[in-house]
Amino acid sequence: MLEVRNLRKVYGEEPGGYVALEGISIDIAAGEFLCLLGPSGCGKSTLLNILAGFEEVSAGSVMFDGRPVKGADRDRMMFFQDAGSALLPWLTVEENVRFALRARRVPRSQWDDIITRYLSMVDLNNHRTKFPAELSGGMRQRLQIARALAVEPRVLLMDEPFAALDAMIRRRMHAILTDIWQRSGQTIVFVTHDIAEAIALADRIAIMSVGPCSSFMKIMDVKGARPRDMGDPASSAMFAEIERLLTPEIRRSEERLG
Ligand SMILES: Nc1ncnc2c1ncn2[C@@H]1O[C@H](COP(=O)(O)OP(=O)(O)OP(=O)(O)O)[C@@H](O)[C@H]1O
Repeated sequence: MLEVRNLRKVYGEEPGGYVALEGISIDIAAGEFLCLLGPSGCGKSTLLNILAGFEEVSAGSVMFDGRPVKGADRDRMMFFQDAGSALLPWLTVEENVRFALRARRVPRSQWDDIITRYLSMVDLNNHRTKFPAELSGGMRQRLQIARALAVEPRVLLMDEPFAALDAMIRRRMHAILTDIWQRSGQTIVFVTHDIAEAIALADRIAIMSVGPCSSFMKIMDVKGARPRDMGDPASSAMFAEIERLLTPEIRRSEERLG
């Protein structure tokens, strides 16, 4: 569905600009859950923004359904990191979802069903008439997820969406996201620097090296039924392998920062 070929991204003018990404190639299948994993500054957000169509490539190509990506479109939706910021504070829970459905031109006759279905999935059906300010941080995050998925974009792009949450709420969000993803068949590209989070969620993990000229060091299949337990041997072996790959990269990135 998404084909990335030999992508290069330079910030600033060449020569002399900063080469953020170099030689990135990957095919992302419809319905796949792909995690982009790497240390801070390796270019994960840059790659995600390119997939969204927010950033242009300097060389190489990104194709969506066989056509070059030229700017953002409604089939690929970015889910922003900052919980709550994208919710409209003057609208209730259900009105926030309705607003998104209207903006995406989902037929009005489907709104009630969709709103009930997605709010139920995130346990917010009993809070439909509350305003965002009356919800906890975790509830707001769940509302954001329900709203993003309710419009059923074919590809959902998520940039460290749960980084600010505490461990227990984050696990709950993982379960909710996995459940909705399995039911909807949507494609998800999810950025994280947390190895355990990538193993818990992904079908495949693309591990990125530190920049400049960041690229994929390895693309790994994650096996095992969900929910995955970090305590089981396959997951812990994978964790150790990824850590072995990333430790020298993190050191390099720290050296670069001085
Ligand atoms: N607009 C820009 N102009 C110049 N350099 C940029 C720009 N945006 C990002 N960069 C640089 O490109 C590199 C990759 O940045 P990016 O934000 O994609 O990394 P990241 O892996 O998402 O980092 P983090 O995990 O810290 O968010 C960094 O070195 C960053 O400083």
